[in-house]
Amino acid sequence: MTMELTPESRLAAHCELAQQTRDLMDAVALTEVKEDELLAVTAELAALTERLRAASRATPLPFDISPDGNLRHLGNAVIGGANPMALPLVVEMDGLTARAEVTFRPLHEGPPNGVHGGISAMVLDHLLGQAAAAAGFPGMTGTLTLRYLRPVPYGTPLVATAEHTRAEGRKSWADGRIALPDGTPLVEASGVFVMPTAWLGRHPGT
Ligand SMILES: CCCCCCCCCCCC(=O)SCCNC(=O)CCNC(=O)[C@H](O)C(C)(C)COP(=O)(O)OP(=O)(O)OC[C@H]1O[C@@H](n2cnc3c(N)ncnc32)[C@H](O)[C@@H]1OP(=O)(O)O
Repeated sequence: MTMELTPESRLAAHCELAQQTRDLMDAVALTEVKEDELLAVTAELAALTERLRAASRATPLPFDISPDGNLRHLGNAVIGGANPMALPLVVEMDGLTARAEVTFRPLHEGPPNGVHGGISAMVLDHLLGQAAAAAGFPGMTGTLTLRYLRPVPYGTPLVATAEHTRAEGRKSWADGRIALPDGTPLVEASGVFVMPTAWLGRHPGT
């Protein structure tokens, strides 16, 4: 049997590699195998790393348009399927609102048995930014304010939401939160997004 080789099938293979790498990272964070096994696995991984470095890019995969016509960013640290650091978050847009279901993993531990506050901030930064962009005000995060209300658990399905609230010139504002499925908020965020001067003229209304 001949495998069909297309740019999309290669990207799919890259995403599978990233997912396998996530599984590996989870296993590394939790392993209890003996030292000789740790050393053996480390040596195998070093060899695999060299195989991947045989042909390398300077930067992760950029924005592109997927076959279904949507903008995607496979190299992104939060949503990028080809980036092993990404959860990856799958964001649903509904008008000016962004929503994503998220289950953090032990790998994301900050305080004992809880998610690191910086990981929560990263997710909310992205979600607020995506809500602002959906409203027609894409920008760089200028200020992000977090209120950590309750510890964020891992291994539990949670819901992250954000909405664009207003805009003024190059600045736009968005609010968001990570909550339990029953709506109990765990972390709340407010952000100011500023469209850099260099982006002016590239977006409608600028
Ligand atoms: C798949 C699809 C996904 C698509 C959606 C993707 C979503 C991605 C979301 C993740 C986004 C990120 O992580 S971005 C990465 C983290 N952020 C950064 O690296 C930003 C680094 N900082 C910068 O590049 C710059 O400082 C900027 C762009 C923020 C501002 O520079 P500037 O453009 O020269 O700003 P400047 O002229 O001085 O000011 C313009 C106006 O903004 C205000 N302003 C300036 N800086 C700030 C600030 N930090 N916080 C608040 N407000 C500020 C000023 O008071 C002024 O208001 P007034 O006088 O007009 O009233």
